[in-house]
Amino acid sequence: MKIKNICCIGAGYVGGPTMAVIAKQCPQIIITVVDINPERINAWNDKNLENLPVFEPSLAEIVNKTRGENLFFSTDIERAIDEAEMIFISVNTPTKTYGKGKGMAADLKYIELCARQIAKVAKQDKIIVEKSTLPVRTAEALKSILDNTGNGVNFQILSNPEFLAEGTAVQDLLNPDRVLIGGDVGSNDGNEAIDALVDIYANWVPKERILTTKVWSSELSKLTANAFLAQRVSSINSISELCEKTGADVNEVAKAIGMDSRIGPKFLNASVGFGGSCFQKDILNLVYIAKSYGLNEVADYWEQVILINEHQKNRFSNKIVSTLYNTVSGKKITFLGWAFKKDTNDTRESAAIKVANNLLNEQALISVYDPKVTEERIYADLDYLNSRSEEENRALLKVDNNPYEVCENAHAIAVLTEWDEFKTYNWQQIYDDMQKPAFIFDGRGILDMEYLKTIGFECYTIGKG
Ligand SMILES: NC(=O)c1ccc[n+]([C@@H]2O[C@H](COP(=O)([O-])OP(=O)(O)OC[C@H]3O[C@@H](n4cnc5c(N)ncnc54)[C@H](O)[C@@H]3O)[C@@H](O)[C@H]2O)c1
Ligand SMILES: O=c1ccn([C@@H]2O[C@H](COP(=O)(O)OP(=O)(O)O[C@H]3O[C@H](CO)[C@@H](O)[C@H](O)[C@H]3O)[C@@H](O)[C@H]2O)c(=O)[nH]1
Repeated sequence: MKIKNICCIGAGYVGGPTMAVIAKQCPQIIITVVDINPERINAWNDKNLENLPVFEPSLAEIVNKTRGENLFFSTDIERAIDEAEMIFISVNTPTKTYGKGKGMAADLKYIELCARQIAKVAKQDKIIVEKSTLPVRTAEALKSILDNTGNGVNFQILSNPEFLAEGTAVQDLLNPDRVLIGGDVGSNDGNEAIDALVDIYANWVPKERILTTKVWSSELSKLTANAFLAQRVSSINSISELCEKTGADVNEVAKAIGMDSRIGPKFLNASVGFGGSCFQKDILNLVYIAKSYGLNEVADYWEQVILINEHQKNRFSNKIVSTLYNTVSGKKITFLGWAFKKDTNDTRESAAIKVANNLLNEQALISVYDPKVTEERIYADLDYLNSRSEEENRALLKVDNNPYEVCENAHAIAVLTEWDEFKTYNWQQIYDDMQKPAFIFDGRGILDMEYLKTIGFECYTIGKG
Protein backbone atom coordinates (compact mmCIF):
# COMPACT_ATOMS: atom_id res chain seq x y z
CA MET A 1 0.00 0.00 0.00
CA LYS A 2 1.42 3.39 -1.00
CA ILE A 3 0.45 6.12 1.44
CA LYS A 4 -0.63 9.37 -0.19
CA ASN A 5 -2.11 11.29 2.70
CA ILE A 6 -0.79 11.59 6.25
CA CYS A 7 -2.22 13.37 9.29
CA CYS A 8 -0.07 14.13 12.33
CA ILE A 9 -1.86 15.00 15.57
CA GLY A 10 0.37 17.28 17.68
CA ALA A 11 2.37 20.17 16.19
CA GLY A 12 5.09 20.30 18.83
CA TYR A 13 8.84 19.72 18.93
CA VAL A 14 8.40 16.25 17.42
CA GLY A 15 5.34 16.60 15.17
CA GLY A 16 6.53 19.81 13.47
CA PRO A 17 10.12 18.88 12.55
CA THR A 18 9.34 15.21 11.83
CA MET A 19 6.54 16.01 9.40
CA ALA A 20 8.54 18.82 7.78
CA VAL A 21 11.33 16.36 7.01
CA ILE A 22 8.95 13.67 5.72
CA ALA A 23 7.32 16.33 3.53
CA LYS A 24 10.70 17.37 2.16
CA GLN A 25 11.80 13.79 1.46
CA CYS A 26 8.43 12.61 0.11
CA PRO A 27 6.94 15.32 -2.13
CA GLN A 28 4.35 12.77 -3.35
CA ILE A 29 2.70 12.61 0.10
CA ILE A 30 0.30 15.27 1.40
CA ILE A 31 0.86 15.89 5.10
CA THR A 32 -1.40 17.84 7.46
CA VAL A 33 -0.18 18.58 10.97
CA VAL A 34 -3.03 19.42 13.35
CA ASP A 35 -3.18 20.69 16.91
CA ILE A 36 -5.81 21.78 19.43
CA ASN A 37 -3.71 24.85 20.15
CA PRO A 38 -4.61 27.49 17.53
CA GLU A 39 -1.72 29.77 18.56
CA ARG A 40 0.75 27.01 17.76
CA ILE A 41 -0.83 26.38 14.38
CA ASN A 42 -0.84 30.12 13.61
CA ALA A 43 2.84 30.28 14.50
CA TRP A 44 3.62 27.36 12.16
CA ASN A 45 1.73 29.23 9.44
CA ASP A 46 3.40 32.59 10.17
CA LYS A 47 4.90 34.21 7.07
CA ASN A 48 7.82 35.40 9.20
CA LEU A 49 9.86 32.24 9.68
CA GLU A 50 11.44 33.73 12.81
CA ASN A 51 8.08 33.16 14.50
CA LEU A 52 7.89 29.38 14.01
CA PRO A 53 7.12 27.85 17.43
CA VAL A 54 10.14 25.54 17.34
CA PHE A 55 13.66 26.77 16.74
CA GLU A 56 15.95 24.14 15.18
CA PRO A 57 18.88 24.72 12.83
CA SER A 58 17.73 24.37 9.15
CA LEU A 59 14.08 23.81 10.09
CA ALA A 60 12.83 27.18 8.84
CA GLU A 61 14.32 26.55 5.37
CA ILE A 62 12.57 23.18 5.10
CA VAL A 63 9.23 24.60 6.29
CA ASN A 64 9.61 27.45 3.83
CA LYS A 65 10.10 24.99 0.97
CA THR A 66 7.32 22.53 1.81
CA ARG A 67 4.61 24.61 3.51
CA GLY A 68 1.68 25.17 1.19
CA GLU A 69 3.12 22.57 -1.24
CA ASN A 70 2.63 19.24 0.51
CA LEU A 71 2.88 20.32 4.17
CA PHE A 72 -0.07 21.99 5.89
CA PHE A 73 -0.73 23.13 9.46
CA SER A 74 -4.35 23.24 10.57
CA THR A 75 -6.74 23.19 13.52
CA ASP A 76 -9.32 21.22 11.53
CA ILE A 77 -8.48 17.93 13.20
CA GLU A 78 -11.55 15.99 12.06
CA ARG A 79 -11.04 16.75 8.42
CA ALA A 80 -7.35 15.82 8.53
CA ILE A 81 -8.18 12.52 10.27
CA ASP A 82 -10.91 11.75 7.77
CA GLU A 83 -8.69 12.34 4.74
CA ALA A 84 -5.59 10.49 5.96
CA GLU A 85 -4.66 6.87 5.38
CA MET A 86 -2.01 7.04 8.08
CA ILE A 87 -2.23 9.04 11.32
CA PHE A 88 0.78 9.84 13.47
CA ILE A 89 0.01 10.58 17.11
CA SER A 90 2.62 13.00 18.35
CA VAL A 91 0.97 14.61 21.35
CA ASN A 92 2.62 15.25 24.70
CA THR A 93 2.83 12.48 27.30
CA PRO A 94 4.00 14.37 30.41
CA THR A 95 4.48 12.94 33.88
CA LYS A 96 1.15 12.70 35.71
CA THR A 97 0.57 15.51 38.19
CA TYR A 98 -2.46 13.94 39.91
CA GLY A 99 -3.97 10.68 41.08
CA LYS A 100 -2.44 7.21 40.83
CA GLY A 101 1.14 7.32 39.60
CA LYS A 102 1.39 11.09 40.31
CA GLY A 103 4.95 12.28 39.70
CA MET A 104 5.96 9.01 38.01
CA ALA A 105 3.61 7.56 35.40
CA ALA A 106 3.06 9.07 31.96
CA ASP A 107 -0.20 10.96 31.63
CA LEU A 108 -2.01 9.31 28.73
CA LYS A 109 -5.10 11.50 28.68
CA TYR A 110 -4.02 13.35 25.50
CA ILE A 111 -3.32 10.04 23.75
CA GLU A 112 -6.70 8.67 24.73
CA LEU A 113 -8.45 11.81 23.48
CA CYS A 114 -6.74 11.34 20.12
CA ALA A 115 -7.83 7.71 19.93
CA ARG A 116 -11.43 8.62 20.70
CA GLN A 117 -11.45 11.38 18.12
CA ILE A 118 -9.96 9.11 15.46
CA ALA A 119 -12.53 6.41 16.29
CA LYS A 120 -15.36 8.91 16.01
CA VAL A 121 -14.31 10.36 12.67
CA ALA A 122 -12.76 7.45 10.76
CA LYS A 123 -14.91 5.87 8.08
CA GLN A 124 -12.16 3.95 6.25
CA ASP A 125 -9.39 1.66 7.48
CA LYS A 126 -6.45 3.54 8.91
CA ILE A 127 -2.93 2.94 10.14
CA ILE A 128 -2.29 4.61 13.49
CA VAL A 129 1.35 5.36 14.31
CA GLU A 130 2.46 5.99 17.88
CA LYS A 131 5.12 8.67 17.51
CA SER A 132 4.79 9.90 21.09
CA THR A 133 6.87 8.10 23.72
CA LEU A 134 4.53 5.70 25.48
CA PRO A 135 4.59 3.11 28.25
CA VAL A 136 5.04 -0.44 27.02
CA ARG A 137 1.68 -2.01 26.06
CA THR A 138 -0.06 1.32 25.29
CA ALA A 139 -0.84 0.04 21.79
CA GLU A 140 -3.13 -2.50 23.42
CA ALA A 141 -5.15 0.24 25.13
CA LEU A 142 -5.29 2.27 21.92
CA LYS A 143 -6.55 -0.71 19.96
CA SER A 144 -9.24 -1.40 22.53
CA ILE A 145 -10.52 2.19 22.43
CA LEU A 146 -10.43 2.31 18.64
CA ASP A 147 -12.14 -1.03 18.16
CA ASN A 148 -14.81 -0.47 20.80
CA THR A 149 -15.78 3.09 19.96
CA GLY A 150 -15.13 3.17 16.21
CA ASN A 151 -17.38 2.79 13.19
CA GLY A 152 -16.32 -0.79 12.56
CA VAL A 153 -13.32 0.14 10.44
CA ASN A 154 -10.03 -1.72 10.74
CA PHE A 155 -7.18 0.00 12.61
CA GLN A 156 -3.60 -1.19 12.53
CA ILE A 157 -1.40 0.20 15.29
CA LEU A 158 2.29 0.73 14.81
CA SER A 159 4.87 1.97 17.28
CA ASN A 160 7.43 4.27 15.66
CA PRO A 161 9.24 6.07 18.48
CA GLU A 162 11.22 9.16 17.64
CA PHE A 163 14.90 9.38 18.58
CA LEU A 164 15.69 12.93 17.44
CA ALA A 165 17.52 15.14 19.90
CA GLU A 166 16.59 18.81 20.05
CA GLY A 167 19.13 21.20 18.60
CA THR A 168 20.05 18.59 15.98
CA ALA A 169 16.50 17.50 15.07
CA VAL A 170 16.76 18.05 11.31
CA GLN A 171 20.13 16.32 11.05
CA ASP A 172 18.88 13.42 13.18
CA LEU A 173 15.74 13.06 11.06
CA LEU A 174 17.60 13.21 7.76
CA ASN A 175 20.27 10.80 8.88
CA PRO A 176 18.92 8.62 11.71
CA ASP A 177 21.04 5.90 13.34
CA ARG A 178 17.96 3.74 12.96
CA VAL A 179 14.23 3.98 12.43
CA LEU A 180 12.29 1.65 14.69
CA ILE A 181 8.90 0.29 13.65
CA GLY A 182 6.96 -2.08 15.89
CA GLY A 183 3.81 -3.76 14.66
CA ASP A 184 1.67 -6.87 14.66
CA VAL A 185 4.28 -9.00 12.92
CA GLY A 186 2.11 -12.11 13.25
CA SER A 187 -0.68 -10.99 10.89
CA ASN A 188 -0.95 -10.09 7.20
CA ASP A 189 -2.65 -6.77 7.96
CA GLY A 190 0.05 -5.99 10.52
CA ASN A 191 2.85 -6.71 8.07
CA GLU A 192 1.12 -4.65 5.39
CA ALA A 193 0.94 -1.69 7.75
CA ILE A 194 4.60 -2.10 8.72
CA ASP A 195 5.58 -2.21 5.05
CA ALA A 196 3.60 0.96 4.32
CA LEU A 197 5.59 2.86 6.96
CA VAL A 198 8.89 1.27 5.94
CA ASP A 199 8.22 2.46 2.37
CA ILE A 200 7.87 6.06 3.55
CA TYR A 201 11.20 6.06 5.41
CA ALA A 202 12.89 4.13 2.61
CA ASN A 203 12.59 7.30 0.51
CA TRP A 204 15.74 8.49 2.28
CA VAL A 205 16.80 6.05 5.02
CA PRO A 206 18.88 3.01 3.96
CA LYS A 207 16.83 -0.17 4.40
CA GLU A 208 19.36 -1.76 6.79
CA ARG A 209 18.73 1.08 9.22
CA ILE A 210 14.98 0.46 9.32
CA LEU A 211 14.37 -2.01 12.10
CA THR A 212 11.03 -3.80 12.48
CA THR A 213 10.04 -5.49 15.75
CA LYS A 214 7.06 -6.53 17.83
CA VAL A 215 5.10 -3.56 19.19
CA TRP A 216 6.10 -4.17 22.80
CA SER A 217 9.80 -4.28 22.00
CA SER A 218 9.53 -1.02 20.09
CA GLU A 219 7.67 0.78 22.89
CA LEU A 220 10.10 -0.45 25.52
CA SER A 221 13.19 0.30 23.40
CA LYS A 222 12.37 3.99 23.40
CA LEU A 223 12.23 4.21 27.21
CA THR A 224 15.35 2.06 27.46
CA ALA A 225 17.36 4.19 25.01
CA ASN A 226 16.62 7.34 27.00
CA ALA A 227 17.39 5.60 30.28
CA PHE A 228 20.78 4.43 28.97
CA LEU A 229 21.65 7.89 27.58
CA ALA A 230 20.67 9.68 30.79
CA GLN A 231 22.52 7.05 32.79
CA ARG A 232 25.75 7.97 31.00
CA VAL A 233 25.27 11.63 31.91
CA SER A 234 24.54 10.80 35.55
CA SER A 235 27.49 8.40 35.62
CA ILE A 236 29.96 11.02 34.43
CA ASN A 237 28.34 13.67 36.64
CA SER A 238 28.77 11.44 39.68
CA ILE A 239 32.44 11.06 38.77
CA SER A 240 32.72 14.86 38.35
CA GLU A 241 32.14 15.29 42.07
CA LEU A 242 34.83 12.76 42.85
CA CYS A 243 37.19 14.59 40.47
CA GLU A 244 36.67 17.82 42.36
CA LYS A 245 37.62 16.11 45.64
CA THR A 246 40.64 14.26 44.29
CA GLY A 247 42.20 16.73 41.87
CA ALA A 248 41.36 14.64 38.81
CA ASP A 249 39.93 16.35 35.72
CA VAL A 250 36.60 14.96 34.50
CA ASN A 251 37.35 15.82 30.86
CA GLU A 252 40.55 13.80 31.02
CA VAL A 253 38.73 10.91 32.66
CA ALA A 254 35.94 11.07 30.04
CA LYS A 255 38.47 11.07 27.23
CA ALA A 256 40.41 8.20 28.74
CA ILE A 257 37.38 5.96 29.26
CA GLY A 258 35.71 7.04 26.00
CA MET A 259 38.66 5.75 23.97
CA ASP A 260 37.70 2.26 25.06
CA SER A 261 35.63 1.21 22.06
CA ARG A 262 33.28 -0.70 24.37
CA ILE A 263 32.43 2.54 26.20
CA GLY A 264 32.66 5.05 23.32
CA PRO A 265 33.24 8.81 23.51
CA LYS A 266 29.70 10.23 23.18
CA PHE A 267 27.46 11.50 25.97
CA LEU A 268 30.24 11.84 28.51
CA ASN A 269 30.15 15.61 29.00
CA ALA A 270 29.87 16.42 32.69
CA SER A 271 27.31 19.16 33.19
CA VAL A 272 25.08 20.98 35.64
CA GLY A 273 22.61 18.15 35.03
CA PHE A 274 20.53 16.88 32.16
CA GLY A 275 17.30 18.61 31.25
CA GLY A 276 14.82 18.37 28.42
CA SER A 277 11.29 17.09 28.25
CA CYS A 278 12.24 13.44 27.86
CA PHE A 279 14.96 11.97 30.07
CA GLN A 280 13.38 12.56 33.46
CA LYS A 281 9.84 11.84 32.31
CA ASP A 282 10.79 8.63 30.53
CA ILE A 283 12.94 7.26 33.34
CA LEU A 284 10.23 8.01 35.91
CA ASN A 285 7.85 6.16 33.65
CA LEU A 286 10.24 3.20 33.40
CA VAL A 287 10.60 3.17 37.18
CA TYR A 288 6.83 3.25 37.57
CA ILE A 289 6.35 0.39 35.12
CA ALA A 290 9.01 -1.71 36.88
CA LYS A 291 7.36 -1.05 40.26
CA SER A 292 3.95 -1.91 38.89
CA TYR A 293 5.33 -5.38 38.03
CA GLY A 294 6.86 -5.65 41.53
CA LEU A 295 10.41 -5.27 40.17
CA ASN A 296 11.65 -3.07 42.99
CA GLU A 297 15.38 -3.64 42.41
CA VAL A 298 15.01 -2.70 38.75
CA ALA A 299 13.05 0.41 39.72
CA ASP A 300 15.62 1.48 42.34
CA TYR A 301 18.48 1.02 39.88
CA TRP A 302 17.03 3.44 37.33
CA GLU A 303 15.68 5.88 39.90
CA GLN A 304 19.26 6.54 40.96
CA VAL A 305 19.90 8.19 37.58
CA ILE A 306 17.34 10.85 38.49
CA LEU A 307 18.60 11.23 42.05
CA ILE A 308 22.17 11.92 40.88
CA ASN A 309 20.80 14.47 38.42
CA GLU A 310 18.93 16.32 41.18
CA HIS A 311 22.07 16.19 43.30
CA GLN A 312 24.18 17.66 40.49
CA LYS A 313 21.87 20.67 40.07
CA ASN A 314 21.78 21.30 43.84
CA ARG A 315 25.53 20.84 44.08
CA PHE A 316 26.05 23.60 41.50
CA SER A 317 23.86 26.15 43.29
CA ASN A 318 25.40 25.20 46.65
CA LYS A 319 28.85 25.76 45.19
CA ILE A 320 27.87 29.26 44.09
CA VAL A 321 26.56 30.13 47.55
CA SER A 322 29.54 28.69 49.44
CA THR A 323 32.06 30.36 47.12
CA LEU A 324 30.36 33.75 47.47
CA TYR A 325 31.22 33.74 51.18
CA ASN A 326 28.11 31.72 52.12
CA THR A 327 25.63 34.39 51.13
CA VAL A 328 24.16 35.49 47.82
CA SER A 329 21.45 37.62 49.41
CA GLY A 330 21.07 40.83 47.39
CA LYS A 331 23.95 39.86 45.06
CA LYS A 332 23.53 39.97 41.31
CA ILE A 333 24.21 36.63 39.68
CA THR A 334 24.12 36.46 35.91
CA PHE A 335 22.91 33.36 34.10
CA LEU A 336 24.27 32.81 30.62
CA GLY A 337 21.77 30.42 29.09
CA TRP A 338 18.35 29.17 30.15
CA ALA A 339 17.58 26.52 27.46
CA PHE A 340 18.22 22.89 28.46
CA LYS A 341 20.89 22.62 25.76
CA LYS A 342 22.25 24.76 22.95
CA ASP A 343 20.54 25.35 19.60
CA THR A 344 17.00 25.02 20.95
CA ASN A 345 14.49 27.43 22.47
CA ASP A 346 13.10 24.60 24.62
CA THR A 347 13.46 25.04 28.38
CA ARG A 348 11.51 22.07 29.69
CA GLU A 349 13.23 20.62 32.79
CA SER A 350 16.25 22.83 32.11
CA ALA A 351 18.81 22.70 34.93
CA ALA A 352 18.75 26.51 34.90
CA ILE A 353 15.25 26.52 36.38
CA LYS A 354 16.22 24.48 39.42
CA VAL A 355 19.50 26.35 39.96
CA ALA A 356 17.66 29.69 39.72
CA ASN A 357 15.01 28.55 42.15
CA ASN A 358 17.64 27.46 44.68
CA LEU A 359 19.47 30.78 44.41
CA LEU A 360 16.26 32.82 44.62
CA ASN A 361 15.49 30.94 47.85
CA GLU A 362 18.80 32.40 49.07
CA GLN A 363 17.56 35.88 48.04
CA ALA A 364 19.95 36.27 45.11
CA LEU A 365 19.13 38.75 42.34
CA ILE A 366 19.36 36.88 39.05
CA SER A 367 19.74 38.31 35.57
CA VAL A 368 19.36 35.99 32.61
CA TYR A 369 20.50 36.14 29.02
CA ASP A 370 19.66 33.40 26.52
CA PRO A 371 19.94 33.93 22.76
CA LYS A 372 16.72 32.05 21.93
CA VAL A 373 14.51 31.86 25.01
CA THR A 374 11.88 34.57 25.54
CA GLU A 375 11.35 36.51 28.77
CA GLU A 376 7.79 35.23 28.88
CA ARG A 377 9.01 31.61 28.81
CA ILE A 378 11.55 32.19 31.59
CA TYR A 379 8.94 33.68 33.93
CA ALA A 380 6.47 30.93 33.03
CA ASP A 381 9.09 28.31 33.99
CA LEU A 382 9.64 29.96 37.36
CA ASP A 383 5.99 30.63 38.09
CA TYR A 384 5.20 26.98 37.35
CA LEU A 385 7.25 25.96 40.40
CA ASN A 386 4.91 27.90 42.70
CA SER A 387 7.86 28.73 44.97
CA ARG A 388 6.92 32.40 45.29
CA SER A 389 4.45 34.89 43.86
CA GLU A 390 4.64 36.04 40.23
CA GLU A 391 5.47 39.56 41.49
CA GLU A 392 8.37 38.26 43.57
CA ASN A 393 9.77 36.29 40.64
CA ARG A 394 9.70 39.43 38.49
CA ALA A 395 11.29 41.53 41.22
CA LEU A 396 14.12 39.06 41.90
CA LEU A 397 14.86 37.84 38.37
CA LYS A 398 15.42 40.05 35.34
CA VAL A 399 15.81 39.08 31.71
CA ASP A 400 18.18 41.02 29.47
CA ASN A 401 18.73 40.62 25.74
CA ASN A 402 22.25 42.02 25.75
CA PRO A 403 25.01 39.67 26.91
CA TYR A 404 27.31 42.47 28.03
CA GLU A 405 24.68 44.47 29.89
CA VAL A 406 23.45 41.38 31.68
CA CYS A 407 26.92 40.87 33.20
CA GLU A 408 27.39 44.48 34.38
CA ASN A 409 27.88 44.75 38.14
CA ALA A 410 27.38 41.03 38.64
CA HIS A 411 29.16 39.31 41.53
CA ALA A 412 29.16 36.07 39.60
CA ILE A 413 28.37 34.59 36.20
CA ALA A 414 26.97 31.08 35.88
CA VAL A 415 27.02 29.31 32.50
CA LEU A 416 23.91 27.12 32.33
CA THR A 417 23.73 26.35 28.60
CA GLU A 418 26.59 25.58 26.21
CA TRP A 419 25.70 28.19 23.53
CA ASP A 420 28.71 28.63 21.20
CA GLU A 421 28.52 32.42 21.31
CA PHE A 422 29.52 32.46 25.00
CA LYS A 423 33.00 31.28 24.01
CA THR A 424 33.64 34.27 21.77
CA TYR A 425 32.66 37.11 24.10
CA ASN A 426 35.09 39.86 25.04
CA TRP A 427 35.73 38.47 28.51
CA GLN A 428 38.11 41.30 29.45
CA GLN A 429 35.27 43.80 28.92
CA ILE A 430 32.89 41.63 30.94
CA TYR A 431 35.44 41.34 33.75
CA ASP A 432 36.02 45.09 33.86
CA ASP A 433 32.31 45.76 34.38
CA MET A 434 31.78 43.19 37.17
CA GLN A 435 32.03 43.41 40.97
CA LYS A 436 35.33 42.11 42.33
CA PRO A 437 36.30 39.45 43.00
CA ALA A 438 34.59 38.42 39.76
CA PHE A 439 33.44 34.81 39.97
CA ILE A 440 32.56 32.55 37.09
CA PHE A 441 30.90 29.14 37.42
CA ASP A 442 30.97 27.11 34.24
CA GLY A 443 28.24 24.48 34.45
CA ARG A 444 29.01 23.26 30.94
CA GLY A 445 32.79 23.21 30.78
CA ILE A 446 32.89 25.38 27.65
CA LEU A 447 35.01 28.37 28.66
CA ASP A 448 38.80 28.63 28.55
CA MET A 449 39.41 28.88 32.26
CA GLU A 450 43.18 29.28 31.97
CA TYR A 451 42.63 32.41 29.89
CA LEU A 452 39.87 33.72 32.19
CA LYS A 453 42.17 33.30 35.18
CA THR A 454 44.82 35.46 33.50
CA ILE A 455 42.20 38.22 33.22
CA GLY A 456 41.53 37.93 36.95
CA PHE A 457 38.37 35.82 37.18
CA GLU A 458 37.89 33.40 40.08
CA CYS A 459 36.89 30.23 38.22
CA TYR A 460 34.97 27.04 38.94
CA THR A 461 34.30 24.33 36.37
CA ILE A 462 32.32 21.19 37.10
CA GLY A 463 34.61 18.23 37.59
CA LYS A 464 37.95 20.02 37.85
CA GLY A 465 39.81 19.62 41.09
N1 LIG B 1 10.84 16.78 22.32
C1 LIG B 1 11.61 15.81 21.88
O1 LIG B 1 12.76 16.01 21.58
C2 LIG B 1 11.07 14.41 21.73
C3 LIG B 1 11.84 13.47 21.05
C4 LIG B 1 11.34 12.18 20.91
C5 LIG B 1 10.10 11.85 21.41
N2 LIG B 1 9.36 12.79 22.06
C6 LIG B 1 8.01 12.43 22.49
O2 LIG B 1 7.08 12.93 21.53
C7 LIG B 1 5.86 13.35 22.17
C8 LIG B 1 5.57 14.79 21.85
O3 LIG B 1 6.62 15.57 22.39
P1 LIG B 1 6.79 17.11 22.01
O4 LIG B 1 8.07 17.55 22.61
O5 LIG B 1 6.55 17.29 20.55
O6 LIG B 1 5.54 17.74 22.81
P2 LIG B 1 4.91 19.20 22.62
O7 LIG B 1 4.27 19.53 23.91
O8 LIG B 1 5.93 20.12 22.04
O9 LIG B 1 3.80 19.00 21.50
C9 LIG B 1 2.63 18.25 21.69
C10 LIG B 1 1.47 18.97 20.99
O10 LIG B 1 0.32 18.12 21.01
C11 LIG B 1 -0.82 18.95 21.11
N3 LIG B 1 -1.98 18.16 21.57
C12 LIG B 1 -2.17 17.57 22.79
N4 LIG B 1 -3.32 16.90 22.80
C13 LIG B 1 -3.88 17.03 21.57
C14 LIG B 1 -5.07 16.54 20.96
N5 LIG B 1 -5.92 15.75 21.61
N6 LIG B 1 -5.33 16.89 19.67
C15 LIG B 1 -4.46 17.67 18.99
N7 LIG B 1 -3.31 18.16 19.51
C16 LIG B 1 -3.02 17.83 20.78
C17 LIG B 1 -0.41 20.03 22.08
O11 LIG B 1 -1.24 21.17 21.95
C18 LIG B 1 1.06 20.28 21.64
O12 LIG B 1 1.16 21.33 20.71
C19 LIG B 1 6.05 13.04 23.65
O13 LIG B 1 5.52 11.78 23.91
C20 LIG B 1 7.55 13.01 23.81
O14 LIG B 1 7.96 12.19 24.88
C21 LIG B 1 9.81 14.06 22.21
O1 LIG C 1 27.21 14.35 27.49
C1 LIG C 1 26.13 14.92 27.71
C2 LIG C 1 25.03 14.83 26.84
C3 LIG C 1 23.84 15.48 27.19
N1 LIG C 1 23.77 16.21 28.33
C4 LIG C 1 22.50 16.89 28.68
O2 LIG C 1 21.44 15.96 28.57
C5 LIG C 1 20.24 16.62 28.20
C6 LIG C 1 19.60 15.92 27.02
O3 LIG C 1 20.38 16.13 25.87
P1 LIG C 1 20.07 15.40 24.47
O4 LIG C 1 19.85 13.96 24.71
O5 LIG C 1 21.13 15.77 23.53
O6 LIG C 1 18.72 16.14 24.01
P2 LIG C 1 17.18 15.68 23.99
O7 LIG C 1 16.50 16.52 22.99
O8 LIG C 1 16.65 15.63 25.37
O9 LIG C 1 17.21 14.19 23.38
C7 LIG C 1 17.01 13.02 24.16
O10 LIG C 1 15.64 12.80 24.39
C8 LIG C 1 14.86 12.69 23.17
C9 LIG C 1 13.42 12.59 23.58
O11 LIG C 1 13.04 11.31 23.92
C10 LIG C 1 15.36 11.48 22.39
O12 LIG C 1 14.60 11.36 21.19
C11 LIG C 1 16.85 11.65 22.07
O13 LIG C 1 17.34 10.50 21.39
C12 LIG C 1 17.61 11.85 23.37
O14 LIG C 1 18.98 12.12 23.10
C13 LIG C 1 20.64 18.08 27.92
O15 LIG C 1 20.34 18.88 29.03
C14 LIG C 1 22.13 17.99 27.70
O16 LIG C 1 22.78 19.19 28.03
C15 LIG C 1 24.85 16.29 29.19
O17 LIG C 1 24.78 16.95 30.23
N2 LIG C 1 26.01 15.65 28.85
